[in-house]
Amino acid sequence: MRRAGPLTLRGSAIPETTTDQRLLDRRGPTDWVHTDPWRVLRIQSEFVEGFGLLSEVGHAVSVFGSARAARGSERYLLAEEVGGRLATDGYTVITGGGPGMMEAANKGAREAGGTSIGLGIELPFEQSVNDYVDIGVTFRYFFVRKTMFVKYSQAFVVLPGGFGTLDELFEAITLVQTGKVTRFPVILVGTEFWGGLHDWIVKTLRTEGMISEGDPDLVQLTDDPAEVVRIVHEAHVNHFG
Ligand SMILES: C/C(=C\CNc1ncnc2c1ncn2[C@@H]1O[C@H](COP(=O)(O)O)[C@@H](O)[C@H]1O)CO
Repeated sequence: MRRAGPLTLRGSAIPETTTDQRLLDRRGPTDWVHTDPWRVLRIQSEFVEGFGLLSEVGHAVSVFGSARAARGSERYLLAEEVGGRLATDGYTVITGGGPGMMEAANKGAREAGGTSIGLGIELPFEQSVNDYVDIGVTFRYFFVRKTMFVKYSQAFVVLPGGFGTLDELFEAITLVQTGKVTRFPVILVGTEFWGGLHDWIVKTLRTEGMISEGDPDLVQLTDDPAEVVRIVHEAHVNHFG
């Protein structure tokens, strides 16, 4: 008689090898590691790692912005101040873990004594999370990483940026617009940078009936890092009491 996990096998039903033996013997074709069912398992493991790492993080805010801002530039310093003020107010700061404004926001959070998180993404070129990330994870799949930003933040702060930042901004407001997520603040920092986009949203998207009357109000604009924290805080108090 052989027990194999929950199974009981007797007589000719008993295989010549054990389950462990079959697992440990390295043989057979390997092309299955490039198949979709295998990828599904890897995707699952990214969710498990992400949830495991982030589920005990306290109230957090995601900060997005250009990967290209130079250290010490005005925009880098703005991101650093935003990260610092959020951390001082008790919020964990989550960024994409990359260079530029992501690094600056992580730096601000770390130096203010807060928790600094970076959710990195595997890219075609070598890159690790920036040096100011205290808790970091690097994802293979963009959509898994995006779930983490949304699931674990109370607000999105969007600094000036390019396609990556725009993608994050529009994903957030689409989720709020379609009721796929409980409403949370989406704050655009930099009235000169974002003003043109906001005007286009109002004058073209709304006027042409592509969005609802109130949809432009899904985002708020400011230049002031203190105002960012005030907006986050106010939404937090309204939501959690
Ligand atoms: C382009 C360079 C590095 C890219 N490295 C990135 N690492 C992590 N996250 C990134 C990176 N690039 C984009 N992101 C995400 O998009 C936003 C910034 O993109 P943008 O196009 O620069 O606006 C950012 O919030 C990230 O989440 C070379 O230095």
